[in-house]
Amino acid sequence: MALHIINHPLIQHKVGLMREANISTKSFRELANEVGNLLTYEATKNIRLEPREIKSWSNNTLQVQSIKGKKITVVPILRAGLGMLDGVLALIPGARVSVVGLYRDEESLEPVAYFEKFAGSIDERLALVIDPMLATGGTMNATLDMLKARGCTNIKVLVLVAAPEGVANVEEKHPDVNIYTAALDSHLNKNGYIIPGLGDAGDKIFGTR
Ligand SMILES: O=P(O)(O)OC[C@H]1O[C@H](OP(=O)(O)OP(=O)(O)O)[C@H](O)[C@@H]1O
Ligand SMILES: O=c1cc[nH]c(=O)[nH]1
Ligand SMILES: [Mg+2]
Repeated sequence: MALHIINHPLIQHKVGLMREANISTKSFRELANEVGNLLTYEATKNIRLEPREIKSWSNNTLQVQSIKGKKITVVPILRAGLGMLDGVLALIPGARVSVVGLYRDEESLEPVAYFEKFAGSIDERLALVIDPMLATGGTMNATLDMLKARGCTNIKVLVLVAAPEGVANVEEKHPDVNIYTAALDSHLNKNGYIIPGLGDAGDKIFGTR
């Protein structure tokens, strides 16, 4: 596995704004999408291209490059992952969306899966899994297990904030998966929240706090 901490100044600035205690739902939502968009730009840097012939504006035959193969599926983890989806799709508007639903039990911190609907030919696609928070890593590992059970082998994870504990957990169970994060924070508190973190990302995106 490789951990990519994307230290671009725009990302650092936007994550800093997201950490403000009294941020509005509107601002948090906008920023989650904006950072999701910038992470997508980084995570797709090395995807493969193939040549394609077109007729150009001047009526010449021209070779251009286009993304190779069955292309991409974006995998938002409900609920909070939906908060990054528009930002990701702004760069890859033709991507199929595979939705998984998991929540973290508040007592045990174990993931509970309640929904899945995957795009066709998922075994041939690059999957970009999106969730704002990688805390213990339980939710992400369960999602990666679900994808791999359907034959998906090419997977990247995009999160806004990661805890070292979660990164280590995903690294142990899924060493083939690359993680792209806007920030690697200090640690988890006793309730499994990332410190300094963002608080409850799902509540902030949906206005349910
Ligand atoms: O790494 P973990 O310890 O598993 O925690 C991370 C998960 O917790 C949050 O979801 P939550 O359970 O709050 O569900 P929600 O998105 O519906 O709010 C977050 O969006 C991740 O999915
Ligand atoms: O810090 C955390 C941990 C899990 N889920 C969140 O929304 N935030
Ligand atoms: Mg939540």
